[in-house]
Amino acid sequence: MKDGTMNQHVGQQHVEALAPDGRRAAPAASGTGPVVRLVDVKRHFGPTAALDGVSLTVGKGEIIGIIGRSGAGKSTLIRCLNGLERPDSGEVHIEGREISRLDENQLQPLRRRIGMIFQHFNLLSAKTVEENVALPLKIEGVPKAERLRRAAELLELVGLAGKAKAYPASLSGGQKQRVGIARALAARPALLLSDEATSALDPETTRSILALLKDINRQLGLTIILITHEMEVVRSIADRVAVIDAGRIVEQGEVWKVFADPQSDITTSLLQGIRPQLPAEIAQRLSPTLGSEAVLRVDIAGEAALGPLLADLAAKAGSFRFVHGGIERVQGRPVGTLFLAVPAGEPDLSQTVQFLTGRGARVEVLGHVFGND
Ligand SMILES: Nc1ncnc2c1ncn2[C@@H]1O[C@H](COP(=O)(O)OP(=O)(O)OP(=O)(O)O)[C@@H](O)[C@H]1O
Repeated sequence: MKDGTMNQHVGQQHVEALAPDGRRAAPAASGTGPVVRLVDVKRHFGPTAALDGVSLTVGKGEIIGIIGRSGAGKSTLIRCLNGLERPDSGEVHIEGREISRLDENQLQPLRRRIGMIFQHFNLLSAKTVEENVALPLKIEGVPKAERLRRAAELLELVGLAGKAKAYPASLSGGQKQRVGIARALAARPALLLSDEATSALDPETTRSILALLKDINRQLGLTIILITHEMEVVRSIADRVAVIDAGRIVEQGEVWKVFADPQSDITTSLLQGIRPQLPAEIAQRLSPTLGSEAVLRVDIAGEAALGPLLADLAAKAGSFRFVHGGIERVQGRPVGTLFLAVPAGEPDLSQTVQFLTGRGARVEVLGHVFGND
């Protein structure tokens, strides 16, 4: 994204285009309610409950990450959202309209309200970049000049203005995904579904694609559902996260809160790769009771993480060693995990735990070790 001016320009055109013209966009049944509302959605395949009572609401302009392991039910959820799968029971509302019992003809205009991007981009290799982007408009019957004008506008939005006549094979993975994003936006959807859209990309390209999605979300007020198995994706751009496991949403909430205080084992395990962990060489030497030092895990977030916590601890509660960890920002909020070693004897240990708890931290005594480290 080059600058805000260009995006504002596109944003204004978006608003104009959404003015009811009776042809281009399917009118929303409700302009003010949630974009997506799932109520107790169930979908079984034989004995497998792919979705086992999923309820979820996504507000306009929100970015929600839906995260889960392989087989958790993410694809089935996406397919229920775009009408490719019918739930056995429950309701799927898109912009206030219940879609789960609609026939194909009724679904067509509603599907235009949903753009999709995919892990492997799904571009047509025999068509140029601009033809790929304009394809949804061609299907809608939009005249050629108009769809090419729209494609040019979108390619500028995604930073690929010079690639209109190129073929997908000549593009990098990140560029292909930019084309995928431009194509997904062509019909001016209310909702963008991202199905593992960065899973095939390297970390740097992933960051640039996520930044683009966030920018588009801000500029166009677009609602985005990110299906992913990577917490890093959720951390980067989501406002809210829903963790799905065995067809159920086991936890959901603001991203920083879930990072700071995960409630389910599956969330804790999904966070393991990106939250500080006790170094393995110390973890291996931990004893439940024996050792000269107690090793503490200290989780702290929000207001509690601001201020000179460790300096105050040293001044008020006694000696300790900082073993590992740190404080990072998630959605602009401080979220930290610190591992400290304190003298195992009393009253040092109790005083330390008491002091940290009093400052709003969650403290767990992980075990004991001998000697330094
Ligand atoms: N058409 C189908 N027939 C039989 N079983 C299915 C079908 N679709 C999904 N399932 C099963 O439902 C469960 C959820 O599958 P789903 O594809 O929704 O998971 P997922 O979270 O998207 O997994 P992945 O990340 O591997 O794509 C799995 O146990 C899967 O085997």
